[in-house]
Amino acid sequence: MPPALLDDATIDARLKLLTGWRRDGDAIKRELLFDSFPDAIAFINRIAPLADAADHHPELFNVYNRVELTLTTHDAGGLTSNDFDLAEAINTVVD
Ligand SMILES: C[C@H](O)[C@H](O)[C@H]1CNC2=NC(N)=NC(=O)C2=N1
Repeated sequence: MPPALLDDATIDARLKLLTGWRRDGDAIKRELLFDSFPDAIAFINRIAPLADAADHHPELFNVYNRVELTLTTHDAGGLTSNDFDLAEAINTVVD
C-alpha cells in the first residue's frame, strides 16, 4: 500500500526544502540541462538504482542534453512522501 496523499501545506513545506523542483498539479518536476547527450544518459543511469531501491520510479523525458523528471505516486493518485524522498535522493546526485 502506498503512503497517504500529502496535503497542500505539507507539499509546500517539503517543496521549499527541495532545490530545483516545482509542483505541477499532482506531481513534482525538475528539469536539468547537461553538457551533452551522453551526460544526460549517464545521469539517468545514476538515478535508476536509487529509484529501483525505493521501488518508486520517476517519469523521464529526455531530448538531447535535457532531462525532465516527474514524480507522482500512481498507486495513491497524487503526491506522497515517496515522491519527496526520491526527489531528495535524486538531488544528492545533482547538487
Ligand atoms: C507494485 C509497485 O510497487 C508499484 O507499481 C510502484 C512502482 N513504482 C512506482 N513509481 C511511482 N512513481 N509511483 C507509483 O505508484 C509506483 N508504484
